[in-house]
Amino acid sequence: HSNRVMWFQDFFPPNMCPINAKDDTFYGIMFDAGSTGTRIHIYTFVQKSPENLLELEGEIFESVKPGLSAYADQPEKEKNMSLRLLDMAIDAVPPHLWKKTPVVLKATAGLRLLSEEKAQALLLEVREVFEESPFLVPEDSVSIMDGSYEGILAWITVNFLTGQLSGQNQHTVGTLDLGGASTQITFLPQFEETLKEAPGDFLTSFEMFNSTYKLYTHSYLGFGLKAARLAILGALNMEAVDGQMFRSSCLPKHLEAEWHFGGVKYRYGGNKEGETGFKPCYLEVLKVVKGKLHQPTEIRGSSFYAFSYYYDRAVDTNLIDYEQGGILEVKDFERKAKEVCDNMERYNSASPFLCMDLTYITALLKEGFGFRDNTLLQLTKKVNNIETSWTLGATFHLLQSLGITY
Ligand SMILES: O=c1[nH]cnc2c1ncn2[C@@H]1O[C@H](COP(=O)(O)OP(=O)(O)O)[C@@H](O)[C@H]1O
Ligand SMILES: [Ca+2]
Repeated sequence: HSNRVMWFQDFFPPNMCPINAKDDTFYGIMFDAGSTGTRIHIYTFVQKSPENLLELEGEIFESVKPGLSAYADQPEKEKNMSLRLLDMAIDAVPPHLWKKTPVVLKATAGLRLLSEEKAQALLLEVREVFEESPFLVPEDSVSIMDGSYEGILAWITVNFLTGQLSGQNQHTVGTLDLGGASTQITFLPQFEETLKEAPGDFLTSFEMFNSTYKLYTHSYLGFGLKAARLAILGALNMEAVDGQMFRSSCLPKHLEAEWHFGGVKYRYGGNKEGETGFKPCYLEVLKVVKGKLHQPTEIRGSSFYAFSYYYDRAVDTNLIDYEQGGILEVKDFERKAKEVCDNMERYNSASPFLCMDLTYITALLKEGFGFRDNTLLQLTKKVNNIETSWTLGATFHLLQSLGITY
């Protein structure tokens, strides 16, 4: 609790304390119901005049695990979780602004993978919590987000935070998001060829800050890191086959364990008798990746911002610093994958999936999207202390649609 207060004071020096907030200060509350966890982002903005881009003053962030989809069979148990997160917003937003502060939850791949009926039951629980809160609850405030929006909104966030959406010389940067259940690629095409060769539903026009952006974006459902583990094990979409053991050359030879994902329990283990290591693992992973994704030629030569599990696994293997992030080449992931997979006994204190995860990331980048070995990836968790998450772009979009900002 005290942490929260301290954090707040950094952002609001006494003369700008939110309690004395001027009229041009407002808040937006965005829930991200991801496949592995639910997070709340409470943003504070100032807009000084219609000509100026919205100024972001700060963000309060909290998360809980597991994700919403883990409550698929007992939706009523979900309530505690959204109530707990919403309490943060009650503390953070000054009471006189509660009624003007919108609260929205958008669910991503975890819920997209559930049956319609189970997903709707979960969303209904959250809607009830929102309706009972003192905040502004817009129509359709709790929903499953379309995959193309997930990519676009993350792209808006990153390019806003790096200052690429204001002024004349806009050099926008593409974004790569690797979630638990889905993965997104988004960029602003520079080549006519990209517009021609892209499948129709990979191009979306989007209006933001008085500009229209025609973006290339796609969300690949089932290609998030955790879904990919199941696919590699051959266990994806296999509802709790009792006691069945899924084996892989990407796992430590003598490993046998259980894993829960999306409310289902899986048993998995290493190739006790057969091969293990990078080579056989890469072949196994290729089966899941090769020929499954569209490869826009234009991206081969460009650099991308990458976050979520790209970031987490790079941190786990000391490729980058947790606080600083860093710039990597695609081949750095391959080098690490080889190192970990060919020495699994040396990494046995880390996650048993480390080899599989790094190999998947390598194959996804190279064989999936078609990046070159020397393609640069800018790994970032935060820009100017704000999380690089689609939630900021979604909040801009929300405020714009409610007429709260210009
Ligand atoms: O606010 C955030 N900032 C940065 N990374 C986040 C944030 N929220 C979640 N992540 C990252 O997202 C990944 C998990 O994906 P998620 O649970 O959102 O699955 P999904 O996107 O497939 O639904 C993890 O790498 C986690 O660290
Ligand atoms: Ca996500």
